[in-house]
Order: sequence, then C-alpha cells, then structure tokens
Amino acid sequence: MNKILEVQHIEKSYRENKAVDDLSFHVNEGEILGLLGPNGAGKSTTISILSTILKSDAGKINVFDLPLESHINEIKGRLGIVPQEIAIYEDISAYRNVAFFASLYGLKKNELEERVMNALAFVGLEDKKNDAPKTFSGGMKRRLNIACAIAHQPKLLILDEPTVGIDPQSRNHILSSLKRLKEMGTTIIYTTHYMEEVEEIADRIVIMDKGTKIAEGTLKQLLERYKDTLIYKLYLEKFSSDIEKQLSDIDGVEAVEQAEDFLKITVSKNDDALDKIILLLVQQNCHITKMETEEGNLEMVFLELTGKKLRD
Ligand SMILES: Nc1ncnc2c1ncn2[C@@H]1O[C@H](COP(=O)(O)OP(=O)(O)OP(=O)(O)O)[C@@H](O)[C@H]1O
Repeated sequence: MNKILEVQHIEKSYRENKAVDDLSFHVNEGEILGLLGPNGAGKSTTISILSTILKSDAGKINVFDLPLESHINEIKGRLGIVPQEIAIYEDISAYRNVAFFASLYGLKKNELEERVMNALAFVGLEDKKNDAPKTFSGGMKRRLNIACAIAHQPKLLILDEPTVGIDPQSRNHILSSLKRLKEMGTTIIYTTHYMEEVEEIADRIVIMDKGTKIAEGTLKQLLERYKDTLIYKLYLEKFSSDIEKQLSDIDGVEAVEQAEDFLKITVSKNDDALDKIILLLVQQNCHITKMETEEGNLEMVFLELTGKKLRD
C-alpha cells in the first residue's frame, strides 16, 4: 500500500513541556486514519507540524514521498487543513469565504466558481451561500470551515476535532461527507477524542497519549484481545459496600466498577459467570431494575493501556 504520509520519530516541546515525544506513524493512500487521544495528548501539535504551522524539534516527515522540510510549498498545495479553531470571516458570505481560501491555491474564475459551489454543496450549505457566517449555528460554521479546506480538492485532508461542541445533525453530516470524500479518493486524517467517531469512520486508528503513539491498528485488531469479553451494566435499587469484593471473587469476573446506581462488571464470555452474578445479587435482595450489555470498545483498550479514561 502506498504511504501518503510518513512521520518518523518527531518531537516538539513548548519550553520544558514535551508535547510530542518520539511519535511515528503513517497514513496509507485512500484511507481514513483516526488519530485518537485525550485532551493534551499532542494531537493538535502534531497537526500543526503536519500543516507546517509549527516546526518539529526532531524527526522526519515525508508527505507524497517528499520531505516536508524541503518541499513545503509543493506539499501545501495538495493539503487541506481544518483547524480546531474555526477560521472563517464572520461578515462576508459563505460563498466569499470559500472563494477566498480557494483563490489562495490559485483557482480562478469558472473553475473557482464551480469548485466553491461543489464544496458548499458537499457540506450542505448550498442554500446558505449568500448568508454571512455570523448568522450560522456552530455546526454550520464548522461545515463552512470544512468547505474552505476542500474546495481546492486536496489529496490529503487533515481535520482537528471538527465535531467538538456541535449538534448531532451537523456531526452526522460531517461524518458522512468525510466518508464520501474518501470514496472519491481523498486520504483523511481525523483527530478526535470521541472514540465513537473513530469507530464509525476510521479504517485504521492511532491512539496517542502523552505525546506518543500507544497503539495502532484497525478497530478489529485493537479489539482482538477483548473478543472474549463482555461488560454487564446492572442497575440496582441498593447494594452493600462489600458487593464489589464478592462479585470479584466469582470465576470469570475480570473487573467490577461501582457507580451510584449501577455496577459495571467485566466478564469472560466463555464462563457461566452471569448466572452466579445474578444469584448473588438476588440472594442479597439488590433488586435488578435494568441490565445492559456492552462488547469490547476503544475505551477499554485505552483504559488498559493508560490506566485512565479517554474523557476524564
Ligand atoms: N502554544 C502552546 N504553548 C505551550 N504549551 C502548549 C501549547 N499548545 C499545546 N501545549 C501543551 O502541549 C501539550 C499537547 O497539547 P495539544 O493541544 O497538542 O494536545 P491535544 O491532544 O490536541 O489536546 P486537545 O484535544 O485538548 O486539543 C499539552 O500539555 C498542552 O498544554
């Protein structure tokens, strides 16, 4: 598979704070790579380095088989960047916003007009082309931000948390637009701390923490070790303080987590642990009001690798 981007051992510090620490990963042509990590993991710093806004302190980056350092202009023309902070002009029309950014890539007249309209249609803002973003919702502004980054038809599109704080409709629109862009041949790097989004759209996933990569693979590969694991979420009317210990002693129970009104019990699929769990809870008059079952997910992978939750 052709690597469209290769990052090798990059580092970046802000004074004594190492934001990116010996980070290596690659992106294959035509895929959506999900870059997942909690706040402060170093995702934005990495994106800023890839977008040439920041320079790394060490390491090598090749984009389209060219060294980034010596081919910045050539590479920039084929990159689309959607920054975390919305970068649009509030007082000019949506059309003029996209046209401005597209013109920076040398697009002119008829071609410019066609590409701008295509980009606006792509993000579902065709009807709003004459309206100024100051009248838009947060989600519409985010979509316009994306239109500004795709009108010049980049080969590689990099998005930094494009769905933070927006309504579900805009979020779904963004995710489905990205899937369509991929089908049309665009390679995409998508950073987020929402594991559900990565599960939904990414072909491969790189998990970052503390500036470095802690896991990499397809969702299936990352979840392989949890294929025999199930999580039961049991809502109870009451339970005693030592119930956690008693449940942990049952064969097949791997972990018990206690919340205010439910217990989260991780169990090996092959064991008959559920019978024993329910028997114990019934004997103790806990009264089960609801039960939910979860399969392994990225949150579990992250928790196991770092000992902390993705969203603390
Ligand atoms: N301009 C800056 N000056 C100093 N420190 C910074 C700066 N930008 C980021 N940092 C620090 O670098 C580390 C990595 O931050 P970064 O924003 O790259 O992470 P992130 O994964 O993108 O997090 P978030 O999801 O919150 O954006 C953090 O400790 C952060 O406080």
